[in-house]
Amino acid sequence: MWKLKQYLGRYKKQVIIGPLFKFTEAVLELFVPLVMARIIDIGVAGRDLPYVLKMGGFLLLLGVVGLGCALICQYSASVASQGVGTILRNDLYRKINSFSHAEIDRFGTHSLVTRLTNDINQLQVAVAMLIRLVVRAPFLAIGAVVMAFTIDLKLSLILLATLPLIVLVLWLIMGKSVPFFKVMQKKLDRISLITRENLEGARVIRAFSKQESEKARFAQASDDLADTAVGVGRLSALLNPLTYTIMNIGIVAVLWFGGGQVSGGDLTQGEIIAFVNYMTQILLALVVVANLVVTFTKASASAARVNEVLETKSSIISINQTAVEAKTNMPQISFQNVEFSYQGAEEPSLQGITVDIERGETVGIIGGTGAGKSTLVHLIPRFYDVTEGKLFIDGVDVKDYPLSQLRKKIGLVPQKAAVVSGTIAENLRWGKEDASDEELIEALKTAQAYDFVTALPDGLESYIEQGGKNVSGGQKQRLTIARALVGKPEVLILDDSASALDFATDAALRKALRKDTAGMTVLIVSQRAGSIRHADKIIVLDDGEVAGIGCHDDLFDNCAVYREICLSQFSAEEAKGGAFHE
Ligand SMILES: Nc1ncnc2c1ncn2[C@@H]1O[C@H](COP(=O)(O)OP(=O)(O)OP(=O)(O)O)[C@@H](O)[C@H]1O
Repeated sequence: MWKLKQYLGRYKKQVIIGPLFKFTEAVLELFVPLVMARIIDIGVAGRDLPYVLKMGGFLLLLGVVGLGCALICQYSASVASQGVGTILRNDLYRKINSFSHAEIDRFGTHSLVTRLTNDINQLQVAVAMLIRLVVRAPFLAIGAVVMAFTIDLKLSLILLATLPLIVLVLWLIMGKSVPFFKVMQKKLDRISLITRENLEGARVIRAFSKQESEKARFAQASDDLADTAVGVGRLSALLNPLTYTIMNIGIVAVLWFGGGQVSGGDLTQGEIIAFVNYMTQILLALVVVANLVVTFTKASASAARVNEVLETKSSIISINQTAVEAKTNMPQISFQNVEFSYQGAEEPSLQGITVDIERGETVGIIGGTGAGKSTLVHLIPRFYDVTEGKLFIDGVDVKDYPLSQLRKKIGLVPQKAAVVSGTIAENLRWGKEDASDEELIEALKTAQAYDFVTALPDGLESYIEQGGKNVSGGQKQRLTIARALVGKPEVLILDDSASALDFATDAALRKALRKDTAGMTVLIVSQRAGSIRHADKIIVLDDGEVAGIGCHDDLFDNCAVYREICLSQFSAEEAKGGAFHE
């Protein structure tokens, strides 16, 4: 947890001022029982109204000054805790953004979201508690013990007998419940995962009529969390009755023995009341200390989870910060005996990949599901690094490029079309910040999206809802293709990104791409043989290996895997004669 103290260091002033004022408030609080005792012993006993009023006024003053101190402390605690939370959240967000897909896969998006929200909230609470209570509670507990001792040593023996019992109860209950708090955070992660899956897959769940089983899955996870929380709650519920019972027995003993001393004239009534007040202050302070232990235990689990993310280095880093010179006489993309395995996977997803792609070529990548098509194209912008072998872009190893230079060359349209909430123009300008409206329109036309965008009442300024809820799957795909085109990349990769388009639109898109992207290297990943049939080169993948490279006619005659794919989609005559949907 203390690895995060550098964040607290930025709020040194608040971390010093806050506890200092809280300490002053606690000192004033310790005087209250003594003043009360004097009011009773002198003012009430002697029927001295002016004295009662004077001391009452003094109590009021103590209260007002105490309140002022508490407010200053509260303000410092809020500034520091909110500040630390904000900086930490921003740093964590920045860090997550620097991660390659490998790290995101490792943590899981649901866990990253919980760390960014719930865990940072826990740390904020801990910072506020640190400033408000870490000095005050122990000081009040110890101070009240000392004050009680100054009133009467014999009565303090009762206090000495009750205190260890209270501490024992606190220790036992906390010792049993604290481990459960860590378990609860893990269970919360699971709820977050299920909620996310449910909300993102709401349509699929309905389509498969899986609402009931999904409800049951959620209910089970939430019951599981509730069971643990109730178990902890039961334990914690014992805390107050047990500690108050012990303390009340102590108070009864104090009144019993103290009463005798009052009769004997050794103690005054006011002193007995002050003594009982101090006992109550001690109890309350100890309960606060116990709660602090809980808060800090939760926070230390959260701190470990936040730290884990902050300390994780992205496996993809730019070694070189200065732009490297492309070698235009080399193939644009060259895979040289590339092998790739996902973290923790037993088998490589790609192996022995050796292929050259020339500048301006249109290349189709085809293969059964899970053949490794997406994995192959994800290596090009360095979403993942090759495990073995080399990958060159323009004759330079991808690892030697500054990431920004490499990714500027590439426009990747992912399989799952993703748009952000905002206008269509804003979404498209992700490809190029300063693109003019004309450039956006040009890209929309090539992507076959111009007609539907202009049919919208606000055209380019039409608002896209979160996740693109208000556009169809095919419209979303066309917008993401247009977005990639706006940046005029040297290499355009369409990762099965026309799968939601009807055959006619798909054919029109390919035709427009051929016409409008002259000089651009285009990689089309598809399961449809018709979509890649006219590519200059087709790469056939089978179970992570290259099963064939060539043009359609060669592959149809010589590559069994390709032939099988074609024949599963068309008759032999159609496939051979090229009567695919265009
Ligand atoms: N993030 C990941 N972590 C672990 N394994 C993965 C990951 N992504 C893909 N794989 C595995 O790698 C293999 C290749 O997957 P890939 O997505 O590249 O196939 P694909 O040919 O694009 O399939 P599809 O056409 O169904 O999209 C599969 O066995 C898959 O299970």
